[in-house]
Amino acid sequence: MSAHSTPIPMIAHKSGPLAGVAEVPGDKSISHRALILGALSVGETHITGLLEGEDVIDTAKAMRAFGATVTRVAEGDWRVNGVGVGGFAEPTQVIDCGNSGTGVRLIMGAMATTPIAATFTGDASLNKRPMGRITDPLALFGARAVGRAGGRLPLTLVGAVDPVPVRYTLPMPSAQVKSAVLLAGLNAPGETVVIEPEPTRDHTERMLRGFGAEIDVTDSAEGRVITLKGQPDLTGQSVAVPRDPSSAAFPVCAAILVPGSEITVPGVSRNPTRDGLYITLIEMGADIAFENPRDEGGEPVADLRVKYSPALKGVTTPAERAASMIDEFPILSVVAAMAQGTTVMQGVKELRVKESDRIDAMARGLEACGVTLEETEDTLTIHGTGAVPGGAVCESRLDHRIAMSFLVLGLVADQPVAVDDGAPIATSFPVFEPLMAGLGARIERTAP
Ligand SMILES: O=C(O)C1=C[C@@H](OP(=O)(O)O)[C@@H](O)[C@H](O)C1
Ligand SMILES: C=C(OP(=O)(O)O)C(=O)O
Repeated sequence: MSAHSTPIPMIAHKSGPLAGVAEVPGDKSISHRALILGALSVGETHITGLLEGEDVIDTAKAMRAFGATVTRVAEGDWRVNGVGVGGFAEPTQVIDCGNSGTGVRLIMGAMATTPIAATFTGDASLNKRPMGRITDPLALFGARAVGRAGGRLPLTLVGAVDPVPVRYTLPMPSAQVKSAVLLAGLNAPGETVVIEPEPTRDHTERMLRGFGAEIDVTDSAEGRVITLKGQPDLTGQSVAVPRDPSSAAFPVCAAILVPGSEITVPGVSRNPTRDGLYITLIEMGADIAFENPRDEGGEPVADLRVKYSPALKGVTTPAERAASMIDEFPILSVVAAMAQGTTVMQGVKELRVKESDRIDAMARGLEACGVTLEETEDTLTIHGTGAVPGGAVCESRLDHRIAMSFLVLGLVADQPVAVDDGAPIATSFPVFEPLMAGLGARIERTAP
């Protein structure tokens, strides 16, 4: 998202039944990776279903700056002609990753073992987020980061001249850190090993294998051990991006909450490392059927049929499930507020370092809407009563998921719910407004 984009105030009103087919955009995590691996391959990569959200467009621009040819053929249909592992050119301009943690962190990994320098920046949200979690392991390969105190952007990364392979245990459950280390390992000789005590989304591992890397994943007492053989020849592939389960979460939860609704969301990824929200919603009593399960492009997908679910009850989400639903806690907290009883979200401190501190952003906005809750550094507890008064303007804090969550709340709260700025929605779900309107949701822009 551009650093100075104009705020778009929005409001959502109580809506009648939602109905229809919600074709949500392509998966954001897979879209970033398809562009980056395409750029690191020899030959042409053909991507269909690419998410054309601002975060991914910023990654496409960055891949061009590192020397790849990236072309948009039609909507969602992109071609990348890569430069091969170790073939990145030194960019002549600052790489602006906008609002995207995934973009900047994976790209830093991808260039860290090539002897070039690049300077990275982002918007006001991204420039507050921690980058030491990336630059620390990249230093083990021989890369050097020079930047602001506290490991914040803007920073310059100087890639290793003679990279060495690394064995690294993740200090926090982060697919971005895991992926940065694996992408750096691509241009290091020998084996790079990442150990993740708690499993996180595995799209990088799946896709590296698909592009021709030798990668082994074994479960051990220490956790998941991922071993990558360095300096492979990656070759361009066809990648069909499945629809994003994190974006699907918004129409799905809206349909569960709005009386009389019934919607279908086709072709959504059901990768087990992304499935925590759906498991949780079913435990709460949601009516979701997973139809036509199939495999598309190496990812399991299904069509979701979702119905209004009147008897939702509070649940506890255990810490070990948090990574598989890390981006879905904001919308889960809306469902929890509308359920009967208490929902406890455990092991969620990573939410504090997302586009915003998502525990604080949800807690303050929900309180303003009349919801009772408690938070600790690592938990969020919501006392649901089956109804939310609403009637507040909530801050979205440059965070797309916070903005969309409060707008879904407005569809069922007694009084309308507004957000001060819906502009960040374009980072991950550019068609959110027409898609929700097409289902019958009353979400509007208001005069600033
Ligand atoms: O690897 C990825 O594509 C992502 C990993 C997660 O971040 P962390 O790795 O920081 O948990 C997630 O929140 C983000 O939206 C996408
Ligand atoms: C955390 C998110 O993205 P990123 O870290 O890529 O900014 C998200 O999309 O919810």
